[in-house]
Amino acid sequence: MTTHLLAIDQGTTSSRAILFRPDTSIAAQAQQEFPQHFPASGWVEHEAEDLWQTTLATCRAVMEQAGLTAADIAAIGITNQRETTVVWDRKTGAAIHRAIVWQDRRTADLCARLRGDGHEPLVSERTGLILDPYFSGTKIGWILDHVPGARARAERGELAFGTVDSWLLWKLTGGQVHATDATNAARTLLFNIHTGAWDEDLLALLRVPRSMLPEVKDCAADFGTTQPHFFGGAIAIGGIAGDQHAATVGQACFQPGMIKSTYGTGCFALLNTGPTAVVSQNRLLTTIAYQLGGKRTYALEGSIFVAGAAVQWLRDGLGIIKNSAESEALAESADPAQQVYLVPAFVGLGAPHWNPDVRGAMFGLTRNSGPAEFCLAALESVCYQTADLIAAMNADWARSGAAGHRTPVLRVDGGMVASNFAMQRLADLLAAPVDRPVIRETTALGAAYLAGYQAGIMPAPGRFADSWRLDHRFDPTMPAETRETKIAGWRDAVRRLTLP
Ligand SMILES: Nc1ncnc2c1ncn2[C@@H]1O[C@H](COP(=O)(O)OP(=O)(O)O)[C@@H](O)[C@H]1O
Ligand SMILES: O=P(O)(O)OC[C@H](O)CO
Repeated sequence: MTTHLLAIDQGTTSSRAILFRPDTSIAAQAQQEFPQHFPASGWVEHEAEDLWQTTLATCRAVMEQAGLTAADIAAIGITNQRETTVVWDRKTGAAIHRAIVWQDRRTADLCARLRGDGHEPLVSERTGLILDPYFSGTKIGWILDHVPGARARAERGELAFGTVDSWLLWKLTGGQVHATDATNAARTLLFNIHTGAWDEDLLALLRVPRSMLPEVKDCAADFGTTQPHFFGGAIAIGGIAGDQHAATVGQACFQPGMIKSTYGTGCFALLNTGPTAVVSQNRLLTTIAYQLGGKRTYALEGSIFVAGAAVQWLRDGLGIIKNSAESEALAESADPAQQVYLVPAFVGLGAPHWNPDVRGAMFGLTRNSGPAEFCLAALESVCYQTADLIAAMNADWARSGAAGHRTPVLRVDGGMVASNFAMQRLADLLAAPVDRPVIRETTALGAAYLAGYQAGIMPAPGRFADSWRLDHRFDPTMPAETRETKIAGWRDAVRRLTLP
């Protein structure tokens, strides 16, 4: 019975495979971490081969765990860390450089130069993005300029570019399919989100040869089939979406005005704005939430580079917790009278500041500040950053005139929402309800849904939305005065850090 759906969720720190039953319950899941490479300050790389091998291994593991064969799987959906850039040789299928990860800041100077030359308005108007090293476009140029002979090879059509979805698709199909979906394309700085096509002016500006680029499709589409030898038979690939977009789908945020926020390594909040591409006055991004049946639905996005990564820093950098879960009890034991702030600008600041050069700092330390206060400050930093994004979104929404009801509720997912303490503090600092769904693997669920929709075994979005189930609502309980004092302290810390 070809009824199961296999979701591949290739994230920043690990690759996951999840097998969903037709009722969207989870039949099996597997996860593998892979090494992070930090060759210089602000540089972050992955071995592209690691991304592929961990993906392949986890897919095989879940099929074995569930005792399923290729014939039992209706379709595969791929979702992925976005913007991360892979350039490979079309003939050998080998990457010509390590993947340059979304967090990598090496092209900050180039972005500043392009901004200085007055190119940002054009880039923003066409792509909805800003000139920041976060996005793929300048990373492609860096690889072409730093790998000997790469530019000439690219111009001869010998090299291919892809975000991680395209790279995995190329590998899964044995080099038969070079494609991506509209959401991933929308993160490259090369894609016109209003026309849904690669933009010749931007290709020229960033010196990227057209021949390197994948074909862009809907999120639910025919992306080919896997090579039979990988899983003992061919499996159709029917869905692709960047992880934040898949989470928007998995959270069933299909109505304009609905918002989700995903807490993984970073944090990404997306506000559905329907068919209108709302232009932010507050330095948020405009992006494609999803594209189905050739119809684009847009979103405003707030991107924070460090969320769960702050918890990892407590564990790996400071060594004050042994695992992420310990952060809850430690933060709870912090002295509430201390006002310690961490601005976790480890790789600069994302929205709404977009400052790639600034680095992290702590404020308000006293002789009594210890591990508990550091831990609380790390968890709260994620909440404060979200509060900044939501404030910006509300302001943009109010002046956009977009149709729909702007619900105050925030739907959350991602590894960090396991922390009840962090989620309660988030509700308190937002002064709004925070809803955690039963299925926390929302990103993978979104990818599985897209593949299932393409395969004809999942209902239309409206009916899928009816199956969303609440696990827990965190209601705000913090007195308004406390909240306002704390938020004012945070804003002051950010202001002091980012002073010219
Ligand atoms: N109980 C917890 N409390 C706080 N943070 C947590 C907890 N469990 C996991 N995390 C954080 O969640 C992140 C992992 O989330 P995940 O969604 O798997 O990330 P990614 O997709 O970016 O690899 C890690 O940074 C981890 O520190
Ligand atoms: O791997 P995540 O979950 O931190 O997500 C990464 C984002 O897609 C980067 O834009």
